[in-house]
Amino acid sequence: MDITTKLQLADGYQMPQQGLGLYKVTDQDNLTEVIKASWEAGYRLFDTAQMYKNEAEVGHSLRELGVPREDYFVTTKVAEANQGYDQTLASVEQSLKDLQMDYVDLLMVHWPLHEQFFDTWRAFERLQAEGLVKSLGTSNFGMIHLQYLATQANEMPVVNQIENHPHLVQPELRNFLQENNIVTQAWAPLGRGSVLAEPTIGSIADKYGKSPAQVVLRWHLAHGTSIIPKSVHPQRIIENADIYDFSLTVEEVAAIDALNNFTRISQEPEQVYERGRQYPHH
Ligand SMILES: NC(=O)C1=CN([C@@H]2O[C@H](COP(=O)(O)OP(=O)(O)OC[C@H]3O[C@@H](n4cnc5c(N)ncnc54)[C@H](OP(=O)(O)O)[C@@H]3O)[C@@H](O)[C@H]2O)C=CC1
Ligand SMILES: O=C(O)C(=O)[C@@H](O)[C@H](O)C(=O)CO
Repeated sequence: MDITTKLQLADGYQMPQQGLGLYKVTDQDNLTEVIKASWEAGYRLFDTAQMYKNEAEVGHSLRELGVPREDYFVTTKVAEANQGYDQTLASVEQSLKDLQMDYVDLLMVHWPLHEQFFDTWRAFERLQAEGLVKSLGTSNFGMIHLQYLATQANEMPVVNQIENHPHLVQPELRNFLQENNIVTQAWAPLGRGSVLAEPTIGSIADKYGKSPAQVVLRWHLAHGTSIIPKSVHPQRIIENADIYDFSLTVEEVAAIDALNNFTRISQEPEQVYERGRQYPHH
């Protein structure tokens, strides 16, 4: 296993297990340099979203690499405000224009917005049939949202990107995803830095001569999770990729699991779902 390791998706495509998160990364952070550093460190998956407002810069930076399109994997996500059938089609057309790409590898519904995700999903299935999107995914969907989606979807998501770190371990949801052939992808895999001072993580890091961030990323890999840590610092980008020369014991994995305190960095998906009731129907 190394940074080129790919996970098999239920639709037949493969996805690099590790990628680079791009939330809040813009040209002001030297995006082109960030992407170049990550490419050199072996990253092949790049995670953006309509909401990040950096798709044009991300597309430009990827083209600057001068490598064939099929050598990298791009994820984008349909924003809350763009959900609904026509809005999704129009917004993805705009994303592709901004990215200057013929297709995205993975398209996600960013948040589970009540009722509207059905229409959004119908648009996803059409975009896939038209070849504009290879794989379909969800983000921030809980079990209940996926079960509800299944009542109307022809195809289920192959990836669900969820908040997941040692303070929000979500074992039930992860198990449910695994049982349903949906890859768990962790957003904020480092808890946005909030978990790095945990003494348990620090002592494991000392044992292996690794950093706390490396130990946390390795913990995700032990669970088979896909990871997209974000950094704008080349040194950290390299550090976060240098996690394939050690592994944690079962006891160490369990000790990190035990740090779960149900702390969320962002919104509770169920609240977003409920908020969807207030949107006018499209
Ligand atoms: N689907 C969704 O709803 C969401 C998706 N995401 C996606 O997930 C990605 C990752 O999540 P994100 O919220 O960015 O949080 P992460 O858990 O990836 O943490 C990023 C933070 O940790 C710092 N950091 C990175 N590497 C190290 C290191 N080795 N040592 C110490 N600090 C480090 C970064 O600082 P610095 O950059 O200064 O190095 C930054 O402040 C996002 O970029 C985005 O692509 C995120 C949120 C929600
Ligand atoms: O980064 C994302 O994809 C998000 O959805 C974020 O906006 C997330 O909701 C967040 O962390 C806000 O602080």
